[in-house]
Amino acid sequence: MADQKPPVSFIGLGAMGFGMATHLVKQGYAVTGFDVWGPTLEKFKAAGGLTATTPAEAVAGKAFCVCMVATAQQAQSVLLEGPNAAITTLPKGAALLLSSTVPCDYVQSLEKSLEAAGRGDVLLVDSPVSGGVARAADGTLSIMAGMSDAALAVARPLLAEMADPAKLYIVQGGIGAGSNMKMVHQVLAAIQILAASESMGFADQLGLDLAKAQAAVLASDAWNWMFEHRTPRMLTEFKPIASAVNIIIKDTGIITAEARRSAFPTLLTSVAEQVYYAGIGRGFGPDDDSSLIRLYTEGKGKIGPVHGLAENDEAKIELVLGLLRGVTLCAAAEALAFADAVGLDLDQVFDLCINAAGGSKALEKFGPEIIKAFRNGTAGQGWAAADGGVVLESIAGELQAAVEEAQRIKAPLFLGSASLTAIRLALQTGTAGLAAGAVVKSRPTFYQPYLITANQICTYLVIFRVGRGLIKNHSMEAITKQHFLHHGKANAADPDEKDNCHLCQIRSFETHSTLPITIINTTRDGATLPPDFRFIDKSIIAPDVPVLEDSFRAGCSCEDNEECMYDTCHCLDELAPDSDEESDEFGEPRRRKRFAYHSQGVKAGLLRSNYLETGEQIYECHAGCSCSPDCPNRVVERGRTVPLQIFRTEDRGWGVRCPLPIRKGQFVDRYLGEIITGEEADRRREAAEMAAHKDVYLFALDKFSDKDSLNPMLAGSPLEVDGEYISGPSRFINHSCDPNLRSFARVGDHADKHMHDLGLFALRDIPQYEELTFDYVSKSGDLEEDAHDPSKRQDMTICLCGTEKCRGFLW
Ligand SMILES: C[S@@+](CC[C@H](N)C(=O)[O-])C[C@H]1O[C@@H](n2cnc3c(N)ncnc32)[C@H](O)[C@@H]1O
Repeated sequence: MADQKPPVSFIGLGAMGFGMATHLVKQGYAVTGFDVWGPTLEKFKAAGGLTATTPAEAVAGKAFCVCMVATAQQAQSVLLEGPNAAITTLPKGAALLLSSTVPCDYVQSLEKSLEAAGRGDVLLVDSPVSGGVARAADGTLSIMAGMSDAALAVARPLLAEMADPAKLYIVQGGIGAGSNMKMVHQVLAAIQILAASESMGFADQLGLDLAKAQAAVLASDAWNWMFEHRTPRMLTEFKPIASAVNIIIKDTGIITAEARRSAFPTLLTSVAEQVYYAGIGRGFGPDDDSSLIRLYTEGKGKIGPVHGLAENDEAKIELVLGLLRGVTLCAAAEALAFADAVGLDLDQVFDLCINAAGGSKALEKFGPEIIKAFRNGTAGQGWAAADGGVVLESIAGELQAAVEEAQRIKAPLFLGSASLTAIRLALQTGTAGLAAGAVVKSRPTFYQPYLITANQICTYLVIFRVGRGLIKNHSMEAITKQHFLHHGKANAADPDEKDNCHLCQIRSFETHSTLPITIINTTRDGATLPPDFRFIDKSIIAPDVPVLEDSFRAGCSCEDNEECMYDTCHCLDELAPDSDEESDEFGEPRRRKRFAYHSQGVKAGLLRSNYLETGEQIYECHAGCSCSPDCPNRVVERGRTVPLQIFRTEDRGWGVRCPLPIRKGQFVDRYLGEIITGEEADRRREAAEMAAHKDVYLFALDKFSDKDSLNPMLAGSPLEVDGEYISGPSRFINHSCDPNLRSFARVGDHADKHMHDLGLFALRDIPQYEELTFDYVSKSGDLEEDAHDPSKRQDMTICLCGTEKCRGFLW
């Protein structure tokens, strides 16, 4: 048996590594182990393993190496550093399975280091594990592995040997994706390990019998895996030590560092991390993490008599359950939102977490609706609870009761208070009946309170400086001050002034609480937005533009969103089918049509690459269709997807950027304005001092214009959108010869083709705060010719986009 299995080297024989390595020995592998701790090597020898005194000695001649050290620094040291590093003797083409929990960017950098060291032949596998010591020892771990196809072909049998067959997750995305998956799982672990201590500490402070409180939680919908596995050790003086505080604090550090790198808010994990630090400060680092209950009980009895309101055990247990329900719901939302932000497949994340140590009833119950909201692009908007579904307000109410009782008895609820804040943020719009899963809505709006606070601080500073005569000009700051001081009061401000206030205009938009538009000028030029400019959130149709009769209008009659992917959907009439004929459930023939957006997976809602490349028009389902508003073929219809900031550039007037990262293919915003006839547009061009200047704001809706069309609306001169004086934030987007956005014609009702939308989509991933740009010049040939003619050149406007591809001139 042994000679049929390849020899394996195993570096790192800590609690988990020892279990995994001895399991392989039991399965008949010749395993050579290395660890810096001598007694462990002796133990491994006694368990049938072979031992080596250096990593280089361990891996020599073995086609497989599993590395299970504790940290990225240790991995770097044993694999790459010094004369005894594994890399010096690892055979050509060997599979290297890094199973330690490390940051995604470390394992990606390891791949590069191997390349740079001339060891690109090594088949690296990014394969962190989860499941605890017992499952490591019996080969039933959850393993999340990202790697190349070549590495998968070689490493799969060994991975399968160590994993439960249903829990070996091959994560799409290559090296780094496995670590990201583990990181997201650890969001749940980090929060729920502490929540076990917090809830039992609260129970203790309430005077409950801990075994009774534990049993009530285990039988309830507040159940979570960590609670079930941590609380028994709270009743046996934190013994045996199964997982030390020092371990979870390492993983928590990886999560919060990656969150900072991705500019993602991890409210609960960050709070948990601080509590863990408080724990290690008291010397609890090497202790079992269940021992953190001591942080919650140490104050008991030290602050004189306290009086809670809960009168009996039943009422007290309800408070404990309310606390855990709120925290586990927020943990599920935080983990899934982070998974979405790092581009993981949410279905796979769900499947993994629900079956691993991150599992909870809250994730099981609310995870699917949160995932659906991300897929539809509605996660930031909130949604109503289904009939009989759990309403977020009720979870908030129970959690608030727990937080208030804890305040009365002076007991700390770190996670409970943070969760209540997250839920209150999500409920801020005041929408009644918001579904429990809609707590995820608080993720995008985390920025909002900070923005408001920052604005207020600025305002107070301005008031102070104006009061002292330090600000004299009519700057953006002074306008902000005017707005904050006078426009909030009923009847206080001159109605015209209020009507013309840009801040009042943008604050009146429905999306203001979730996707705010902000205006900022940090240059010294004191400029404000043009006073004659007005913000709108829908285009305005000029009175002389003929409006189509209702009898021409049509939408699809698809019974469900699934049907909108087939040629039976009228909205897709003008697209070619891309599959052979198939039959629906009634035997009716139909063919699949690929509409403009990805409909599922990590790219759901993003525009497909072929559209980004060709600029082809987009046909969407719309308000006149029978499919539901969350049909995946309604993206532009749902409106702007990101907050935007209009900022003053140093050299090109105002520009636009986004405080959040934008993904390739993501819809950003429409170009809005007054929709006017072609004749009116020409009249405005003539009246302008410089036609080319006016042209910048005029966009012809000519994507479907055709002089031979039978539709007079398409045969005549096209309508145009004028955004100079009335528009949305996209009117301030500057030109670049190497842009990050592109404009697309988007049609809803086919009867409206002459009045199509102009939707701006991201051509590539755009980091937060990078200026947004699109190419103003659709055909640059004439421009290049003119630039060679000195007489024309002198009247041309120089382009300041500053990119390597700059053509030199705007027009
Ligand atoms: C649609 S507006 C964009 C917003 C504008 N920056 C503002 O402050 O209102 C177009 C005008 O911005 C300026 N602009 C935009 N992109 C530019 C570029 N790449 N180089 C120079 N000027 C640019 C030009 O003055 C142009 O007429």
